[in-house]
Amino acid sequence: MTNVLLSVKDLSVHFGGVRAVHNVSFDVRRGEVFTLIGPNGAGKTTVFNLISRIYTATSGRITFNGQDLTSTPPYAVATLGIARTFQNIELFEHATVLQNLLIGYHAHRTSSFWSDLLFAPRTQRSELAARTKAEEVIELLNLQHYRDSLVAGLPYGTRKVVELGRALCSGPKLILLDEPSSGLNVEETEDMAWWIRDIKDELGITVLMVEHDMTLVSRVSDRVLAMNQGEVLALGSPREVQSHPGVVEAYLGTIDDVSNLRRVA
Ligand SMILES: Nc1ncnc2c1ncn2[C@@H]1O[C@H](COP(=O)(O)OP(=O)(O)OP(=O)(O)O)[C@@H](O)[C@H]1O
Repeated sequence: MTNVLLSVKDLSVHFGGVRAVHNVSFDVRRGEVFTLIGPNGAGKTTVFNLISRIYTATSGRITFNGQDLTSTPPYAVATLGIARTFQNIELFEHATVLQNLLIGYHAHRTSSFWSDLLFAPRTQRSELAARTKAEEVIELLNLQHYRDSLVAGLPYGTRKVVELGRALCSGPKLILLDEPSSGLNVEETEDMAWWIRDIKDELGITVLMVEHDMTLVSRVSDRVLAMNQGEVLALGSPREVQSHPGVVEAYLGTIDDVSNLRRVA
C-alpha cells in the first residue's frame, strides 16, 4: 500500500478567461493534516470542488487510494471514503444533532427498499451500526449535551462541530475541511484544533484542510501548500511556508511573516 492517499497532478480548471486552478500538483500522505492556504480567490475551494467532483477539471488527474477520480461521479466520490464540510454549514436545521449524525452515516450507503420496508435483519444491523457510530462521534466531539437538540437552536460554533461530526459518521478515509475556524471565536478555534488532532491521531483519518487562521494552521498541519492566483507558490512545513518570500508578498507584501493573519469572515 502506497503512502500517498490523494494525488493531484497538473490539475487545471478554467472558467472562461479565469484560470481558477492552473497546473496544480500535490500529494496528500496517509495520516497527515495537509493544509491549503492563500489569499482570497487563490483557488483553494475550487481544488476542493474538483476533488469532490462538483467541478470537472479542464485538464490533469486526481487519484484517491489508487483510483482515478477524474471521471468519477460526485455521489461515488463519497462512497469511496471522502467526506467534506463546507464554508457555510450544511445541516438539516430542523432535525436533532443525533438525527443529523445518523443521516451522515446513511447518506453514502446503499440500501434495499424491501429490506428497509420489512426492517429485515440487514436493515436492523445497519441501524445498530449507525447508532453505534453516531454515539462514538458524540463522545469524541463532546456533543452529549446536544444529542437531542434541534440544530436550528444551536450556537454557530456548536453547529460547526456537528457538521464535522456528520462528516465523521460516514467513516471517511479522507476528510476535507473548508475553513473549519471561520465564524469561530478564539476559544472555539482552540477546540477545533483539538478535534482535528483527535481525528488524525485517534481515528487515523487523513485531513485536507483550507484555512486562513495561521495559528490553527501552524498548530495542526504537518504540511502546508500555499496557492496564489490558481497556482502553487510553496510547499513545506507551516514554518517554511509562512516565511517563504513569495507567500509573504502574496498576502501583504510588507510584513515579516503571515502568522498574525486572521481573516475577518
Ligand atoms: N464556478 C465558477 N465560475 C466562475 N469563476 C469561478 C467559479 N468558481 C470559482 N471561480 C473563480 O475562481 C477563482 C478562485 O476561487 P476560489 O473560491 O477557489 O478561491 P479561494 O482561494 O477558495 O478563495 P476564498 O479564500 O475567498 O474562499 C476566483 O477568481 C473565483 O471567482
